[in-house]
Amino acid sequence: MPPKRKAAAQTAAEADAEGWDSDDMGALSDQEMYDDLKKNFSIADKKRRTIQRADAASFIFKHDNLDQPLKPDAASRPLWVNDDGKIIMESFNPLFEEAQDFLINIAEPVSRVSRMHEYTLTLHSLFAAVSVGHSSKEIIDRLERYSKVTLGSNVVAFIKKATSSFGKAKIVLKKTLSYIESDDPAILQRLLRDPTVASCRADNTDGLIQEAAPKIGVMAIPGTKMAAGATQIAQTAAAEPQAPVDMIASLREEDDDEDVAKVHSFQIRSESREEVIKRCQQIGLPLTEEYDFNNDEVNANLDIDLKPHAQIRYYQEKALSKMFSNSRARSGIIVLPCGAGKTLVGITAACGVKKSVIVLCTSAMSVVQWRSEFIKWSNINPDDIACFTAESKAVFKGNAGILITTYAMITSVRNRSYDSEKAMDFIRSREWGLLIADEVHVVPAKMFKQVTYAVASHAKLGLTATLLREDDKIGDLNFLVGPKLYEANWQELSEQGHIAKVQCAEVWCQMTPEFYTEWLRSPPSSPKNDIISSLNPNKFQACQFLIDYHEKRGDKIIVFSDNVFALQKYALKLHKAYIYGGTPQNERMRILENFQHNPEVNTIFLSKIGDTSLDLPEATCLIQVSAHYGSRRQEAQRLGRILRAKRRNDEGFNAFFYSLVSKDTDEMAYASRRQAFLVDQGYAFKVITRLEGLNQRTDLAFHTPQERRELLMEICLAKDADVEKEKIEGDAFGSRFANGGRAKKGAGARRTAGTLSELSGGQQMSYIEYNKSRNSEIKGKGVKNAFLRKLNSSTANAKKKAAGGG
Ligand SMILES: Nc1ncnc2c1ncn2[C@@H]1O[C@H](COP(=O)(O)OP(=O)(O)OP(=O)(O)O)[C@@H](O)[C@H]1O
Repeated sequence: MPPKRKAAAQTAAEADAEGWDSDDMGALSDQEMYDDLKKNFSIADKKRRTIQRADAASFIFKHDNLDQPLKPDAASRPLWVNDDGKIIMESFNPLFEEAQDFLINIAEPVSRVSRMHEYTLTLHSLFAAVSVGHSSKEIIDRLERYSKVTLGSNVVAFIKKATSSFGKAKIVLKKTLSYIESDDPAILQRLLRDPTVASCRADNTDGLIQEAAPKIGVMAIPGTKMAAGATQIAQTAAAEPQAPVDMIASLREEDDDEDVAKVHSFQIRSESREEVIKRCQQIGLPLTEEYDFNNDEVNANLDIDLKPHAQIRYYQEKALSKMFSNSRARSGIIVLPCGAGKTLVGITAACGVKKSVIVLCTSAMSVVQWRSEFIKWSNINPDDIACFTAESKAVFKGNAGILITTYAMITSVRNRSYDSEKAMDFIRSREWGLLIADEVHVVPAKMFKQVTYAVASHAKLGLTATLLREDDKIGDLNFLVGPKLYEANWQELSEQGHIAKVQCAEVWCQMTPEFYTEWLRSPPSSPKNDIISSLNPNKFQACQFLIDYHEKRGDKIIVFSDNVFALQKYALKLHKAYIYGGTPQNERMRILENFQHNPEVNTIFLSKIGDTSLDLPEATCLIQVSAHYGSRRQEAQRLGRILRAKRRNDEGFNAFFYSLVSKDTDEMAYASRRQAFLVDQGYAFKVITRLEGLNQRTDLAFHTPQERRELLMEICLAKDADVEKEKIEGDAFGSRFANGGRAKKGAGARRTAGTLSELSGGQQMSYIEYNKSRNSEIKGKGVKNAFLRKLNSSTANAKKKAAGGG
């Protein structure tokens, strides 16, 4: 391996070491729990190593039960459970839908590709299972029913052990007071023997409070117009014929499990909630958090219901049913892909609780959107909604209302204005029925902690598209917000037309000899490295070619480049508008509006500012020329930009996601890491090694060796500081994440060979004939588009002014 290549591999390995993998979540406590099962595992491990490879596939599943015979009717059962808690499920089995609905409640989805799905049982997933009402017996019985082999003793022991400790005690607020509640008094006695928990007890009595347990009936998603649960469920099922689950039956099943007659509780001091929750986690008895909103007579009711036209979709219903299943609101996280309607889920939850709600967003623009969505979907009086942002410090006037703000507004430590301080006092001084945390995965845990200190909320609902983070803090969400309540299957939603179908491709671009020589020469740590591979003229041409091709198809295209130097080079050369951290707000808005409405502006270039800080209009094609190392989160976030494409209901409509990768550079390794999450969601990346027709084009940029040398010269002469990756001022969410996420071992992207025509569905590529590119028109006639002219002239004026002023 040449030294440079070796260094590239090393950099990747370092990124691995620094990166974070979702599997690390709660590794420590998993470790503790597994301790006494370890002996058995090591025996199973040895056994596995000695197992002869009976066929090509079984060794992949590392199946510990190979010595267990298949059940006689194994073919009709959908899954295979390993003794280490791994579950492999056939998606083509007739029982698939039923088994999937069950598995999503008890296990973590690891990979859901087209024919086989992989799940794993973890402490967190079993915790979530118990918290939504599954008993240990039910989990074991149903797994046994679906499994092709008899469940191994280790996995049964793990389930029993995990479920015996989890979800046995709850933290509930009744009439604004905090109680630890359980149907088993022995659990409470055990907790009270712990000095920390005992010291947080609010009363000095020895005994426990005892009362009748709440009745668990057929669930109603409270707040919907069709309020009676069964009606609502039946109507939703009718409206969504593709809904695979018989909700009523499954809820009745939950009913059958109910054998609780009494609940016991003791009161804790409200200010010690956080401490008690933490301590209970540490001693292996984590508390679930529930809000008995129906019996909250202290906090004023909010007049809010869904409008009659609001028909929540079956997966939104399923997610919400996990939150509301025994007339209480359970805190937790709902994971839905971008564009699947998280906002409506949040609004429906607010309609359910019918108390004051605080919504936390990542940007002021989202605040405005949430407000208009509340008005669109619910009958809330607009005066009952207040927005707390840098521009508006409003609070609502009534006793109950909705306050929408940003994480930054709540956690800001800078000197607040008088109005801002007043609004914060308002927030701090009252109880909130529900806290909705939008994009909860991007909020640093420390920031979220500050939020929970400032906002006293009875229930918390986290909404996110991915539970991925490139730091080690995702596990904290379990404790700060609650367990994951529901995670949708991306492919299923795209098959059903709820989100767009996306064709993903990785385009391999050979480095030109002069660029590759320079790349090999420059030290791996140099920022020029990235620039050389991003501005590889072959990549540049591929980008230009794809833009031309997709603009002709009528697509709206976003090109992402994390590197601002490269971004500017691409955009200026191709006469396209671009936005990066330094673009003034009004210019950003103008560009985005033109992209949305102006038929002549079909492509824009964005730096990583587009990942979280911009509300991007819909695009149908995304091209990535430079990205943030191996960040799976960024990749998922960017793909999300095209999932909401409006045209998704057009027959045969596809959105496109291209990653342009310079061959034989570290971009290759990073690309495969980045894709790991999406591949696990069932997306297949086609590799395109040659774009048909590109070589015949003579009008593409950097066509001559002279032009290429000049570009390289410019890069070499640039100062290191000018080519460094963008640091976005005030980017509370992006800046923490160092060298990208680490892909699971062996979880590299699945790549298949493909052609552009295959991706687009076009048999003949009309663009082969197309040799008068729009860029050359622009080049020949100057800036044609009115918007770009305006943009250029305002930039020029600003420059003139600055020069004059200086
Ligand atoms: N049940 C529904 N019925 C009709 N339209 C819906 C429904 N749910 C969501 N939508 C629509 O789907 C679109 C996407 O919804 P929304 O913006 O809430 O998605 P999201 O999951 O928050 O996406 P992102 O993560 O990109 O913000 C919106 O136009 C919304 O109005």
